[in-house]
Amino acid sequence: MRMLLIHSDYLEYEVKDKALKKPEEISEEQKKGRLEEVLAAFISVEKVDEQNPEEVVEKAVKEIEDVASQVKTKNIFVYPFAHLSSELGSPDIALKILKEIEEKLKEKGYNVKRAPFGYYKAFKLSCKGHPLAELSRTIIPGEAKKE
Ligand SMILES: NCC(=O)N[C@H]1[C@@H](O)[C@H](n2cnc3c(N)ncnc32)O[C@@H]1CO
Repeated sequence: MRMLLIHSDYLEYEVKDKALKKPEEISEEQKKGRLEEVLAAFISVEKVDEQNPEEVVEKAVKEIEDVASQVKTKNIFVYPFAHLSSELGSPDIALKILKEIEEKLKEKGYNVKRAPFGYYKAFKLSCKGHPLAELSRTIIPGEAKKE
């Protein structure tokens, strides 16, 4: 999994077109979204993650919690982003993993939004620009076979 973490004044998106034949079903309300004072987590789920999705979810949640506490925000935007890797995992498993990350963060008391999966989206972001405002993480399941 590749994650780009951006601490922002806000992140807002608007769904434009389908990017998959069968994107996630969404309500009218989910076609737009915005969070203020947010840690945006742009996530590419990779093929290797399919070897142990549970572990990847756990490690991703830990990394997000760690940065969120450093930048002092409880607002998290989980954003599916298929542009951080050339070895993307399957959409079905990717969506499952992203939903799990969202759920686990909510259980831990974070205010979480997740951008819809399988769409092209317009988005606006206002990076805060402090030293911890732009971070990236690579997460690999522990048992992953090194090819
Ligand atoms: N910017 C727009 C966009 O990325 N759209 C992506 C994601 O929403 C989602 N998607 C598909 N596969 C993946 C994956 N492995 N990891 C994350 N998202 C995925 O499906 C769209 C087309 O790839």
